[in-house]
Amino acid sequence: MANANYFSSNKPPKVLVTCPNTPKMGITFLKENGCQIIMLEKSSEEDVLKHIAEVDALLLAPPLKLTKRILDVAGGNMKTIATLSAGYDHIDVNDLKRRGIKLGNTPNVVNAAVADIAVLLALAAARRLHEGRLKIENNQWQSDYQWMLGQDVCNSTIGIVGLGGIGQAVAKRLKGFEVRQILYTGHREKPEGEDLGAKFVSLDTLLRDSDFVIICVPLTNETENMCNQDFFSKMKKTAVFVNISRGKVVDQPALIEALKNGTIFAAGLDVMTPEPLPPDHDLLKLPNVVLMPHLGTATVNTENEMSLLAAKNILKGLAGEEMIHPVV
Ligand SMILES: O=C(O)[C@H](O)CO
Repeated sequence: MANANYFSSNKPPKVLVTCPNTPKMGITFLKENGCQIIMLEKSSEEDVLKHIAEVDALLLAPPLKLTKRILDVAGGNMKTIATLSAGYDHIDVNDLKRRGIKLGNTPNVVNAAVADIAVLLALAAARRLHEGRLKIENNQWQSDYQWMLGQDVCNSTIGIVGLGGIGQAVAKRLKGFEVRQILYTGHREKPEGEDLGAKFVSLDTLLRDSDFVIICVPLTNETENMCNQDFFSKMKKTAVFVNISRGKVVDQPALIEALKNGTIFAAGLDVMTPEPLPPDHDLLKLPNVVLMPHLGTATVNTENEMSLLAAKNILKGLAGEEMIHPVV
């Protein structure tokens, strides 16, 4: 992609990498392209502050937040940031705009892995995976034809909230499970929806008609707490709720209440509030919730691809070119 002469100055640009476990693929690519890497031993704001003044670019891995303090201490050369994530709710994008700093993210390469987790959670919650395991552990196994009945995916209506790259990948996968129809909602109807045979509807219609409600929207001011008591009250009692987006999209106490009192059937969550979730949290006491510790992108290939894309964004930014996936 580039070589040591790629940059206008002769000095190798310094890139601060916040996560010591950033996959090697991206780091090697940066080195091969003439960058000097400063790798933190611990991913913390304090450690970033020790180095940020001397670097030209930042490879930032959430959950570490890009704070105002970090940006205030950053030197005048630090105009390029790549986040090792598709989501960028840990970054104040408007502040970056004001400061003239470029930001790139890693969408698309995450779609398949995150969509796999959405399907996994949908099936697991519908078929009471966690509850079944608890029954075995507690010696409560009953051989009875009316025992532990779940919900079918086959012939069901799937409701996807947010038909972006991940939402589309979820739809593609669930079509293979012979669902009856796929509904989606969002800001507008999308041509990709038509290609997938999915129908654009209002949020209320989606909640009313769906057997599975799958949240695939980014966390923004608009989506924060959008899944609240009113939202759950509009879902079917037999419906399964899945969230692979961000925990803050959900009013979590309202979800817990809806799961406890049978407003909805079950939930599958890869994301929650807070993360990490304390081991004594109420969510962990509910048999009808399947939880995963934010593992949506956690496959070897996906993390490698993310690191490579983040590295490419950094090289483009340092060269004064448009990033491959620019946010600002
Ligand atoms: O946004 C993403 O890419 C994942 O959720 C990891 O933060």
